[in-house]
Amino acid sequence: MRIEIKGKLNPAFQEILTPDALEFVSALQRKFGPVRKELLQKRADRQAKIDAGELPDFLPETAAIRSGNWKVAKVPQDLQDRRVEITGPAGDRKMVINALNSGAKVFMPDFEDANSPTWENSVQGQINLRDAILRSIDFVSPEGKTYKLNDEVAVLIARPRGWHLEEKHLQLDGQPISASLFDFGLYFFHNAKQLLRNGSGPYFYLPKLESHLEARLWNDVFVYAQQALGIPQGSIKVTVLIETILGSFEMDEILYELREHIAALNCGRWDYIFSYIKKLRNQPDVILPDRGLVTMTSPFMKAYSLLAIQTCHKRAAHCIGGMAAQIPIKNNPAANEEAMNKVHADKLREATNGHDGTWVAHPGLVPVALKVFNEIMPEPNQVGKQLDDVVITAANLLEVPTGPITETGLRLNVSVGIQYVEAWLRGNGAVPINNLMEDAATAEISRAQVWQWIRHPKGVLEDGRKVTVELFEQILQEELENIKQAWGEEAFNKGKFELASSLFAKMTTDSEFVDFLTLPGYQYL
Ligand SMILES: CC(=O)SCCNC(=O)CCNC(=O)[C@H](O)C(C)(C)COP(=O)(O)OP(=O)(O)OC[C@H]1O[C@@H](n2cnc3c(N)ncnc32)[C@H](O)[C@@H]1OP(=O)(O)O
Ligand SMILES: O=CC(=O)O
Ligand SMILES: [Mg+2]
Repeated sequence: MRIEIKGKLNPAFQEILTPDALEFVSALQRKFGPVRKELLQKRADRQAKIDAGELPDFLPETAAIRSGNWKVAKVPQDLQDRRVEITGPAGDRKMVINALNSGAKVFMPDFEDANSPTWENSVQGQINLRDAILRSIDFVSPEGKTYKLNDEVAVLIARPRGWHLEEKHLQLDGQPISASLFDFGLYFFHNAKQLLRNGSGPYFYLPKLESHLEARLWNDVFVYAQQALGIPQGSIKVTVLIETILGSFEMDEILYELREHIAALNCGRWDYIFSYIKKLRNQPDVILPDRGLVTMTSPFMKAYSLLAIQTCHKRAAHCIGGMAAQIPIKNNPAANEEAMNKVHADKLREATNGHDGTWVAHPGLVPVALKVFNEIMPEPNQVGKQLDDVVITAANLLEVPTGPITETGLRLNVSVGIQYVEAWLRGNGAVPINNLMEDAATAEISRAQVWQWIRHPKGVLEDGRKVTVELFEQILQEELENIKQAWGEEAFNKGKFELASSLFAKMTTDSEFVDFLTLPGYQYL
């Protein structure tokens, strides 16, 4: 077997891509790459069945697991209190330090939604995390400001990329390796022992799972990895994002597959909305209103989060809430107060419903979320709160949200989608647009909505106009012009707007729905 590095390799990168680390990652790929491919094929098969009218439902073959009396293994001490978790791209060294110092209990350095998976970001992310774990990380800004770690820092839970992605810069026998195995493998290889010495452990967030079989694959990877490095079984602890509509029908099963290695589920609301649109895109009765109208209080979202809390607590696992998209607004106190009120309301709903913690996108939001959880949750968590009276059915999970589709909503989707893809192509996977945090998951909603509105007979604006390719193309040109005005001609021309808009247009006008925008996008990174 031949391992080849196709990306840049400077001395700092060589410290991560050592022969031993590469051998470990290659062993993971050799052993688990073929199963990953089979599971991706199963995703496609499942889509074909849904398109043929077989709607998602709880699985009959796993009924015994759902009704069984079992619990997950004990959650380690440093994951008992997770009331506020901050996230951010792993490759941004300053942000990694700021997040660890933010006062949040947990920091999730992200190789997924918030990360544009350039080779530089992927390897720099590993360097940043290794240095953070060794407590040697520092940074000096171009203005000369120095950053280093406080005495007390957040617990790290790293998020590798999802099963759908590949890392083309590392090839085994001429084939790109799984990006999940690349991110997990390098982080685990370099840091697992040091994390245990630090009194913590190798902790991971697992994104975009669509079935318990995908959880089983992760579990097999963990058992092998721990054995290979001589680390006690069960040291790895994961939090699985329930962020696909299919995943929400298999929460018990996912917890069960990973029961020796799981601490929590998390409600990844943005990918969840995207997945709902994607998986049900060809159903005649499923059409969503403007993106801004689909919220955690929409019945299907409320149902899913309550089911997640109920399921987790029944199994002695934690259930973490999700990300409000608002971020602090500088230079406009009134707008800022409104944004903070929205975050407060979102966190209050989560804490009251029984979540054991929540996510924030910005250090400025840590005190807002902390205040709510400190008030509602005096104990480290509320795992003891059993939601016995909650009954959630398949129909509740699938209930179609109602509301209008407007020209403003269409324009916003086009404008935000292009601006996000443009930033992503420049290597920036998390961006503030219109004072909201945008990342790959939020941008997916925008492009999936436009695709569906064009194709679906009910994709009609509230003024009666059908959303068509022609209308989309007209709006695309107008929104590009608006962006150019806002950015100024020089900055606009320096950016990647031509490529971003052609990618966005292709994804929304092609008859085939592209599974993830990052797949066609990756060829340009
Ligand atoms: C759907 C999902 O998956 S959600 C999870 C994935 N998404 C994310 O993780 C997004 C996280 N958030 C971010 O990346 C950022 O907050 C952004 C891009 C939205 C905005 O970032 P900026 O434009 O830099 O914000 P802003 O200028 O207000 O930053 C002020 C300070 O806060 C820091 N900061 C902002 N966000 C973060 C963060 N998430 N973590 C750590 N530090 C942060 C900045 O580094 C900056 O520090 P400085 O004062 O030392 O220079
Ligand atoms: O990963 C989180 C989400 O909301 O998507
Ligand atoms: Mg997500």
